Amino acid sequence: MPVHESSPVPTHREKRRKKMERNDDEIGTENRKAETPIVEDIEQDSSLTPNGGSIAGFESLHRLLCASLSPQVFQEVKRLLLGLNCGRAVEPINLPDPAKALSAKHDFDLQAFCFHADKEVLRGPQTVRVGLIQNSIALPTTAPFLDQKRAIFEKLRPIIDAAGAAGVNILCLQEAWTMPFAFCTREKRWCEFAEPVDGESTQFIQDLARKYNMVIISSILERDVKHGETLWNTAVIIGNRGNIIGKHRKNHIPRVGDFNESTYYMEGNTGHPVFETAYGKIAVNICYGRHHPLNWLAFGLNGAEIVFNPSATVGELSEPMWPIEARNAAIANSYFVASINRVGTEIFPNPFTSGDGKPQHADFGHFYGSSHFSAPDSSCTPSLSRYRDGLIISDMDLNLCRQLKDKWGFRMTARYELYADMLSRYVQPDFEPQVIADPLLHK
Ligand SMILES: NC(=O)NCCC(=O)O
Repeated sequence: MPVHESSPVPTHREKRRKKMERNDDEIGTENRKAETPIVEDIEQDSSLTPNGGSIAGFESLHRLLCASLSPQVFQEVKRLLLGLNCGRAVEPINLPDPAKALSAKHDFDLQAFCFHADKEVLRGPQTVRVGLIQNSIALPTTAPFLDQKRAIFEKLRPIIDAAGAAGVNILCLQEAWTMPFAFCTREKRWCEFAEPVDGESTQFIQDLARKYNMVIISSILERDVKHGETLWNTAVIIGNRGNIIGKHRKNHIPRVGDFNESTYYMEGNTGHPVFETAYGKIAVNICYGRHHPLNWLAFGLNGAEIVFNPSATVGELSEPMWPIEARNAAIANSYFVASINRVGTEIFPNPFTSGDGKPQHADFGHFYGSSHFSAPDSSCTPSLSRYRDGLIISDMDLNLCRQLKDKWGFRMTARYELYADMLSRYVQPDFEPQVIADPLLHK
């Protein structure tokens, strides 16, 4: 949305624009486009419909608030919405020019931040640079499958190059990044996108991991050839030397809305592995697993310092939950959470229904991006765009995890033996809920 020419007397719109420019460094983006429209104008501009994926014409809630509030009010809102890290707002950081140039050339959102930890006497900082990529598909879902997949590879390459140029140590891609999220359709032909753990996509990523000395988490539709060619929703963990460290299979498969994934693959059988990498102990909680606090807990009990949540989810279903669940998991488990969601609306050749009485339709709805980081001290970064491809980067001092354990003592004050007892009783067929009824209730 172009910003219109100015007149000698500043209009309300120009005042707003000036305020946005003043606040620009708050946004922490290196590539803000001259797009941002003014809230009051939106009702008059029918091109700014929610279908474009914007929030009242803005790329993210953060940008909307930054442009709409006075700087003082915005500071206060930000303090409450994003929290404080070591007593200060989470800071944007500058990135090397080659990374910025790639974002400008290939038109993806690029933002970068830093989480600090307190200085310790006996331990040096353990700072790692982490990156998350969100993207839309590259070709229509009607294109030949191989073309679709290869076009996504080529779309991602410059974004991964930007992560490499920015010195990212650990990078995570979105859930099932090699394909459209076609599981809504229930059509089995999409199974053709499945690949073995050491297949074509992994090889593509291995080269880049080696090139940039980067750990990369690659979430794919897996075909397990040795076990009867079964399918899984799997994150492959590729080490910074290009080696395959291991894999994790999605534990919880959604049965909600159009998320008909249970037609394609079963609940994972890999437990809650933590991967000890050159840059820290990491785990992957794939998409719908984020609704299960015990799933988050298990990764924490195994010692994760960063848990990645590669996702594919749509606004109508889950957007209000998105920032809350991630942040809560980071707080409750004293680790960092890295949340990634794809962007765009994917339209499929054949309409489908999902047994909910709604008319047949050919798309899932809008995947709302909004990838971001949450820290164990309850601070979090602003989110990437709601509708553009993007790379969000954050430095994080992993010492913060133990510092928060020491401060809040959640690990010590948890009553694991009580929970274990409760759960072991709950899974028995003859389980009786512990309910003490008021004897006067029915008198
Ligand atoms: N991919 C996936 O598990 N989506 C489920 C929807 C949600 O959890 O928001």
